[in-house]
Amino acid sequence: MTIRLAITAGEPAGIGPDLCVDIAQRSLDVDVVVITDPAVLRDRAQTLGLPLTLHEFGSTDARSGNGHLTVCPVEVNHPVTAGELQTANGSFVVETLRIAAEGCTDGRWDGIVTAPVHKGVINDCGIAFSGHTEYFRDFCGVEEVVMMLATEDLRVALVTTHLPLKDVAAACTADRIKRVSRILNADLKHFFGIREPHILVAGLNPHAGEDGHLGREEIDTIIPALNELRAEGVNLTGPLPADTLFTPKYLQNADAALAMFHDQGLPVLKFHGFGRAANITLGMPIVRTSVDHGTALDLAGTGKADSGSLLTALRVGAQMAANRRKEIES
Ligand SMILES: NC(=O)c1ccc[n+]([C@@H]2O[C@H](COP(=O)([O-])OP(=O)(O)OC[C@H]3O[C@@H](n4cnc5c(N)ncnc54)[C@H](O)[C@@H]3O)[C@@H](O)[C@H]2O)c1
Ligand SMILES: N[C@H](C(=O)O)[C@H](O)COP(=O)(O)O
Repeated sequence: MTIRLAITAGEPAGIGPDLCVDIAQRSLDVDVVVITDPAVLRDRAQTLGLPLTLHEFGSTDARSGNGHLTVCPVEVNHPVTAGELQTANGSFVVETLRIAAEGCTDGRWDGIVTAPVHKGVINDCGIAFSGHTEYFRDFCGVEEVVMMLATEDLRVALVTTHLPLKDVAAACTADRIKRVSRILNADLKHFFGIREPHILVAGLNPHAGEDGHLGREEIDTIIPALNELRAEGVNLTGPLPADTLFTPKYLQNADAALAMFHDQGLPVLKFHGFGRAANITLGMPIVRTSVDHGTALDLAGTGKADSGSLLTALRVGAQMAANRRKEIES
């Protein structure tokens, strides 16, 4: 089964183009199409001193790997210098995401792997944007998706994603906790072949609220939601105090941890496996994975960017796309 994945090269001044040039030097197990401006890739390859032959997507000699890259061309709005953001290119970046999603729905490719974007510059150019996760959720017209970051041996999913901390408690509603848990449970089965996933759920407050003395969200919202989910057959443990949830005693018998907010779960995951994790969006009709890091403007064009996470995202994306294809064909 040949799987084709589209890679969006992300913010052109960041390390996304460097990573695309780096993976083009390798022998790849999947068919890859990079969506970006070919001139950006050519310039970055030259800066890095790496060989690169580009082919337009759809041309007869199109291929990727061993010094070649297939490109779906989109022109930048402003010339690019590595490490220097240009507000005018914010809309270019979003256009590459739109093309990637469209190509998934019309069958040009089987999934999307995203290199990092700069959320600030996209907003500065006048487009409200809080992340790929929310962008693809809205593109697909689904109410809820789940952000999960995963290494070989740790998966961390989030109830809320890119929200100011002051808004988190109100966003952790029983409905959202139930929707997210159901998606996580279902997609751990579908995409990762786990027959009965065991999910550890963190509390929101220190020590999971200390019986209501350090916050009532566990008693009023989280525990009732988890009880309803258990009655549906979802195998959950929690709410556990987040500070000790990520210890071997709990993790050894679990398939995923569900954190209530971004910086409750992701620092643990990134401490454990930064550079070898994939960011996966669950709950969508299209397959999308991503890197575990940002634009690293300080490293663009230096040759110091590590492509480990992009390679992980490609491997996981290919596995998910293959499972999705089998499911559709059966
Ligand atoms: N997938 C994504 O699109 C994504 C993910 C995270 C952050 N971001 C965005 O990226 C921008 C910058 O974010 P940040 O500074 O918080 O995080 P960052 O990941 O860009 O940088 C954090 C640190 O990690 C280093 N680093 C990052 N990637 C690396 C790699 N591949 N190899 C070696 N070192 C690497 C950087 O040099 C820096 O020291 C923000 O706009 C943020 O929203 C995007
Ligand atoms: N939350 C992600 C991380 O910390 O790695 C990152 O911001 C990217 O999120 P999106 O995939 O939604 O852009």
